[in-house]
Amino acid sequence: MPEAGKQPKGVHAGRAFGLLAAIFVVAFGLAVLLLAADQQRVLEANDRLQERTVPEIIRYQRLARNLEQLRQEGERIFAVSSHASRQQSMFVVTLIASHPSVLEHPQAARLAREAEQFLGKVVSQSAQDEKRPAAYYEEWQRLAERLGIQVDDVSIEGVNLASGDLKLASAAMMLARYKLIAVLVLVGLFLVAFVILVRRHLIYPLQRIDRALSGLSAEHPVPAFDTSRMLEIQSVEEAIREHHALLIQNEEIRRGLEALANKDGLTGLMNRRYFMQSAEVELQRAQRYRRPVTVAMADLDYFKKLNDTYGHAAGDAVLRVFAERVRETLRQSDLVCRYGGEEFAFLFPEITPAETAILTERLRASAADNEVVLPDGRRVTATVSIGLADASECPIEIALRHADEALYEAKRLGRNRVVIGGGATVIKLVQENR
Ligand SMILES: Nc1nc2c(ncn2[C@@H]2O[C@H](COP(=O)(O)OP(=O)(O)OP(=O)(O)O)[C@@H](O)[C@H]2O)c(=O)[nH]1
Repeated sequence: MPEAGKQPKGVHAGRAFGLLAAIFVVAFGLAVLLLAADQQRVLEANDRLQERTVPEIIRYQRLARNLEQLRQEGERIFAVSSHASRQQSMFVVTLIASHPSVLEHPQAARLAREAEQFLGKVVSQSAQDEKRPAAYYEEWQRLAERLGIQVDDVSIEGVNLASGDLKLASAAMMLARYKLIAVLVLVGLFLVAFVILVRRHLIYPLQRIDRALSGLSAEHPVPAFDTSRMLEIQSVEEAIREHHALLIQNEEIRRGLEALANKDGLTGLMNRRYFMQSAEVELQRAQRYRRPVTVAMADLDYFKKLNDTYGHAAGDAVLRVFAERVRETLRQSDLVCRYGGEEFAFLFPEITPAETAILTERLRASAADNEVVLPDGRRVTATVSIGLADASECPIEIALRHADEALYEAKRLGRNRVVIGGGATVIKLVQENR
């Protein structure tokens, strides 16, 4: 969660992508409406072509055909020589000139009437003299030529009518095509932009979060995020940071508790349980590689008396000071614990009992030669007896028992000394101090 009082900067992913989707829907809807309008224009042009233009074209074609037939019948009047044949053609000419398709076109109707009157005059002349029409042929040719031009005009008018509508429809279709391409390009661009935004502001941050979560531990540094602009993602990132801080806190607490659980509260040395675990591991390693290893048991001398004389707090102080001397004397690799009461256990890897005796002798001497200043200022000397045993060939419990036997022997011999034990039998006095 963002810090209290601190206004988070960013936008809600839901709102941002909702707005984008709304813009897309509106833009796409408008484009669809525009395309629908174009399609409507094409449909209208098509309807017009079917319902009005095509019948109109047929009418023009019929008119052109009638005019052409009128011209041919006129030609026939001059071509035939009998009056009866001319009358038959004249009958056809009259029919055509009064045909509705001719009458409804004023220009054609005028020309047809003119041709009818002219041909009527020619045919009536032929009733008196069948050779007479030849005199009118030249005039007829001019009229026939005008008829031919009229036929062409009427045909062209019909074609123009159709091509106008077709042009209109094809222009609308072309426009619709351009608009469709523009819409597709727009949709494509929008989708690309949408995918880029989703990847940048949702997918990548989520992948970073996923990586951070899978590697989240107190051992790793706090996960680094390029702060996302999306508030929801920011909240998750913040929660991960807090979780990481909590992990570190917990780890510190756990280590603290573990240390406490493994340590003796008074002296700060290992406790017996932890010593036994560690010594077991160390012993196995040494025995596997056939390396020397020695254990020792140490016990402060006349400790009951010290307690009885100076008090329990004085006894505690002596235990703490002895533990401090142990720490100063031993090597890093050596193990030591407060075994119980005023008794301490040791494990010395990589050295034989004889070598260990030199090391522990230093400890014994340090205890014997240095007084302990008690909390009330009085001074006491607390000596220590130490028993050693080889641990390179037996379990830790047996080795400690041998060391304890050597310790017992050191006590028996007068205390304040180091004794190397050799199982149940061999006992070697290292140094006689009294
Ligand atoms: N002050 C103090 N005394 C303790 C502690 N633990 C054990 N003791 C005392 O240590 C004394 C051990 O006495 P004993 O086992 O008789 O041994 P000792 O008096 O040292 O005699 P030797 O070992 O034979 O030299 C007892 O009086 C215990 O009460 C402790 O944590 N603090």
